[in-house]
Amino acid sequence: MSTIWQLLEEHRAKTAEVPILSLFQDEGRFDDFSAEQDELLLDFSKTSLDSTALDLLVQLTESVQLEEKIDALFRGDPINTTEGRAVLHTALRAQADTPILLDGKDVLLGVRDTLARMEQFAQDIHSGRITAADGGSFTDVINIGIGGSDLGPAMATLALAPYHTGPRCHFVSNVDGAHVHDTLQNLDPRRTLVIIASKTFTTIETMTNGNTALVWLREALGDKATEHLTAVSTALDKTTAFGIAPDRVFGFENWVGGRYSLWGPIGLPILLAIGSDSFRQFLQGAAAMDDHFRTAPMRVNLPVLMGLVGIWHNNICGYGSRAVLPYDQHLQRLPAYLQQLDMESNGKQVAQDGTPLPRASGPVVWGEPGTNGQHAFYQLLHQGTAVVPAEFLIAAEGHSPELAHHHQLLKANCLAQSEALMCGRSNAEATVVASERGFEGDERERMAAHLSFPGNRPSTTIAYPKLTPFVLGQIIALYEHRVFTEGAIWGLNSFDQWGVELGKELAVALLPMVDGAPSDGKDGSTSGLLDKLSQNTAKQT
Ligand SMILES: O=P(O)(O)OC[C@H]1O[C@](O)(CO)[C@@H](O)[C@@H]1O
Repeated sequence: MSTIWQLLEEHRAKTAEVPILSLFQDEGRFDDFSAEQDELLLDFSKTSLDSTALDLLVQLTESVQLEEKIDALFRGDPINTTEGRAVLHTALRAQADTPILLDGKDVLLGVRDTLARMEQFAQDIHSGRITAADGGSFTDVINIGIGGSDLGPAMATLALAPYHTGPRCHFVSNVDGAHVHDTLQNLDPRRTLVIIASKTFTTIETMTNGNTALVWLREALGDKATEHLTAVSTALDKTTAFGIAPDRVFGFENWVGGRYSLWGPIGLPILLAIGSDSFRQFLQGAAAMDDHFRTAPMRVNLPVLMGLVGIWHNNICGYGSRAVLPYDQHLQRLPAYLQQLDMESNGKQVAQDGTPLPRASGPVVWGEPGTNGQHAFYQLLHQGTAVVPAEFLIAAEGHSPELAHHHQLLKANCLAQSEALMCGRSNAEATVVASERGFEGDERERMAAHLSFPGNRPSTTIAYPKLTPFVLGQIIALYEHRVFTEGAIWGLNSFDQWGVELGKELAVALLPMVDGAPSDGKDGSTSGLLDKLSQNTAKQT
């Protein structure tokens, strides 16, 4: 164990009982334990971090050479060592013309060329220059993809609803036929453009849904069905084999990981929904965060600070999950998006060199927008036996001036929750509340136990003026680099995902058994369930 980890643990042991609230006796705490970058403020003053802990955590970044690792990321070194790839999603949003060389070639040339093609395509759809097979306009777009080819575009398209100027976008991901069925049944194939989005163009869910959509288009359009198809992929041979015209295919390179891919062609639905100007602002927001991550000192670097708070909570305090709580209905898919970004990246058990990790890696990430979550799981956040660090997001202003009173309520609720988590309610205060509610004697004591809140529960808050495309770009890049920071400190590879392979292989092997082949060699539970499910199918037919 390195000395810094030991020092952090010793410091935690000494300070674990110190109430977070008492740290505010230092009047400068909010300023010292918050940081800003352009439109974003990160407040981490409502955590148990003090300056000793923060200094040690910053030393930790030095001991793992975080700065050098950040440089290697942006330089395009092959840091995804199990797949032998560079990790250059940042090139998709780079604003400067400084070449980014990979194998001697500037990747920016291809990136800019593809972006220009995507923009032209979106403009042509908006203006009606590209029409549906019958000469009418496309009013709806279905994006068929899963994982990184769905969550990012779906989350961002929804987040930027106030900026939509283009066709309505729908997203189909699940192989459950209900998803594609329920989506198609409300749409007119003559007015619908289908994007098949798959980095590999082999993912079984996407190819199954893609084929179903093609049949649906063919029934209405016959041979002209493929005129309603577009593909986004790195596998151009496979998109051609699917029958999609090359000028309707937007390619990207394998140095863009699936869960980091919404900045390029996988972001086509976002671009179609919001148009070029807003999409460029989205990229600019992310690029501004990139510059900040590369250049800001660790002590004021937002993604680094968020990563360090995560390390403190996970490894030093032993909190094994974190809740993402956007007080922003437009960010309702952010928790699901972050589950993939964070857990597929850092849910690993071995270091880059294959040796077991000496300490916990990625925590469980979950969440829901506020205020909905308040009426569901916040009970556990406030009074449960597990401590879950909460991550709030809140805008100063909403998008509907006529509903400003809603937004004031939203802000009050967001701040009330972080305050309640930190301050709690002591037994003495709870006893007063119990008296006010008419309880006396032993009953008052019993009720006070139920009405008291332990408090001292940590939270961070990301505040921004308004959820614009630029701000959304900043927020997503902030989380991406936070994941990078944590992964770099744990020494793992944040850019592969071998853990999803086994289930995929077994599903392929199980399919014939689901269709009735003998389940020889399967464990008792799996064959029992196969049996039961085939009996149930038989009853229904
Ligand atoms: O874009 P593709 O190749 O269809 O992959 C979809 C998703 O599947 C995964 O490979 C894991 O299942 C993700 O990493 C990826 O985002």
